[in-house]
Amino acid sequence: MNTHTKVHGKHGDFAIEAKGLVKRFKTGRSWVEVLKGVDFDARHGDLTMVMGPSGSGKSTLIANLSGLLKPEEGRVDILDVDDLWTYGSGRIDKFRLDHCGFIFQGFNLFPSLTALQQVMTVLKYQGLSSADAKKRATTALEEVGLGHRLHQRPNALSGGEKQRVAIARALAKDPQILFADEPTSALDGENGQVVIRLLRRAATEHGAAVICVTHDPRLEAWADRVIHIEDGRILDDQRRTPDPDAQLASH
Ligand SMILES: Nc1ncnc2c1ncn2[C@@H]1O[C@H](COP(=O)(O)OP(=O)(O)OP(=O)(O)O)[C@@H](O)[C@H]1O
Repeated sequence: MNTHTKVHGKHGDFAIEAKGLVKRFKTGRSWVEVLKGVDFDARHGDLTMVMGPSGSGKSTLIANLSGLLKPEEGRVDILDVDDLWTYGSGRIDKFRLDHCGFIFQGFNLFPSLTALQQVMTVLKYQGLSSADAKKRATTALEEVGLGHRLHQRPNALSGGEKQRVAIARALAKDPQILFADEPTSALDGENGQVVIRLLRRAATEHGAAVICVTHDPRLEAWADRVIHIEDGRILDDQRRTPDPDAQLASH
């Protein structure tokens, strides 16, 4: 696929610019404020890491940014869309399908589909013919090193292989934004390293804005930027130089 040939949207290098996000949940009779006025942005080509303790609001932030969960206050400008949350749910779903990839801790694969079918399904939803979807899906699976596992179902795949299928599925449509929520937490060091390297590559080679939520400080080595969030507020936001050859596997 192309290297950095993406035409960025009207926000230039910024794939996402969000301002003043407030998210509250009702628990019993009271409201808990989980995001307390968060400003967030992410650039194309960057691997942006969002770190923070359990319950600090990381997943909620991703859900607010990606159109999965509506914030009570604030706005999200994303790619060419100004103020995503003024869109109806159908348009938001379509936007997500067309432009965003998702990778979660639990892989979220369909038990009855082979690796190839998992990836093809998304492409067919996007309107590709079966033949084109098959070609693209095969390439995506080959890119993550699963060319020899195309016809296996999830129960015949290891955890690391399952996560690579999920990554192939997310990358096959060449998304401009890739959201990953704890993508390595169910994996050992070696498989975690494969996954973080693939995310690094999605940013560097495909120009995607990769936003990766994690607990694991070892993943910082691959990041262009590390944002710390605690108790619904951003505490720290630092740019750094990634090391694509960093080692994760513990010996
Ligand atoms: N649907 C919900 N209803 C009520 N409270 C919720 C809901 N979703 C999340 N919360 C609460 O919001 C807070 C932040 O949750 P969130 O999942 O965003 O944190 P996180 O930083 O991603 O945590 P973890 O690292 O454990 O996944 C938590 O206290 C959680 O219990």
